[in-house]
Amino acid sequence: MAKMRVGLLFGGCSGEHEVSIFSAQAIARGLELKSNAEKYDVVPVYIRKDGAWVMDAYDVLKSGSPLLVADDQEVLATERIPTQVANIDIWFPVLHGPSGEDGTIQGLFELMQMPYVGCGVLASAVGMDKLAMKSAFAQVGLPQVKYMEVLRSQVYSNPCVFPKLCDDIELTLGYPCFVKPANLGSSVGIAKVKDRQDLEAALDNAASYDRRIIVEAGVVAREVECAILGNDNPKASVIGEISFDADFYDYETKYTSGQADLAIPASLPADIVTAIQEQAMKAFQAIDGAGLSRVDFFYLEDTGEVLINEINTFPGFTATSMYPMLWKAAGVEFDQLVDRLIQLGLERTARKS
Ligand SMILES: Nc1ncnc2c1ncn2[C@@H]1O[C@H](COP(=O)(O)OP(=O)(O)OP(=O)(O)O)[C@@H](O)[C@H]1O
Ligand SMILES: C[C@@H](N)C(=O)O
Ligand SMILES: [Mg+2]
Ligand SMILES: [Mg+2]
Repeated sequence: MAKMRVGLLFGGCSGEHEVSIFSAQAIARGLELKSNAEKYDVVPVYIRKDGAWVMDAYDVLKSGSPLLVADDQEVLATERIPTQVANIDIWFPVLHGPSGEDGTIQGLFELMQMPYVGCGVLASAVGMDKLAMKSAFAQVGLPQVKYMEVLRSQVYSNPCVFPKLCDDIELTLGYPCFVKPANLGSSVGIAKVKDRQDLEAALDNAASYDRRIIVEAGVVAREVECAILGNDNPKASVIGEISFDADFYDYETKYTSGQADLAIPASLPADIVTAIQEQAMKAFQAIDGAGLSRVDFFYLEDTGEVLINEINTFPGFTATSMYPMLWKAAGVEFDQLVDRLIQLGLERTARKS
């Protein structure tokens, strides 16, 4: 049987470019493991930070280093993408953050009528935007922290309006609070804010990443995560817990080996495990998820409350990432996981037609 050509799309224009390269390296290895080697041919397609597509990007995949300038590889203009990539059987968009995990690339695949792995346009768009995501979660009754929406125009507004905005945040949420660009991941652009000076700087910084900003009340809680796999009948994994010495689970703590401890399965009461798994499935279905997602929670041990933090429709697959580890603990080896994701992508496409 002819091998299936898997277009491994990675890199991208978001602040999670480097993370995407590491995720793609792991997935490429997984597609060459055991029986996957007889089933799949990996075709690496790299999106540079400036948005240019680089075909057959074996060098970037091997080195793990971003490519900043055009080299002698073929660089495609956006309008030529559909004709140049016609020989791909299924796309595996290993992209994190805007222009990859937010429905834009999924929309391109839909227009091209090409099968792809993971969530569709709607789930990706809603899952990426923390404000839209939280509205969807509220709609299905998922408990979450108190938050406020801020627009860049309010941050860059006249000197009378901005102090009023900060007053409102202080009154409504208090300190500490978390200021986040609404559309990003890997903690890029996020700040834990403890006073007015921090708040002003954090809003300014978040506004440099996104037009939409979310400010959340800070909670002191255990951080737990649940992986979801499947289409219309998804399954929830065991629960993992992250602990660290840093002030919060920031970029460096996430991706520097040894900075965070991951406990899988987390030591939790059985009813809490069930509650988290149920909430994770509910969150996945609330956004019309497909294929995969990782859902992040806060567990407030003193009160027994579980608060949903967010859903990630294309979670990290790096060496320190929880998603593949959670499935391994549930008995799904890495090669089986990437194979299953491809099969789910094909299944979803077949069902639509
Ligand atoms: N409201 C909050 N209270 C306490 N801690 C928070 C809060 N919001 C975020 N954090 C801390 O910031 C981290 C990053 O937040 P969040 O998960 O929303 O960001 P992200 O960039 O989408 O991350 P990723 O996609 O990599 O999981 C959390 O894991 C947690 O440590
Ligand atoms: C990649 C990163 N946004 C994650 O959720 O793992
Ligand atoms: Mg996220
Ligand atoms: Mg998170």
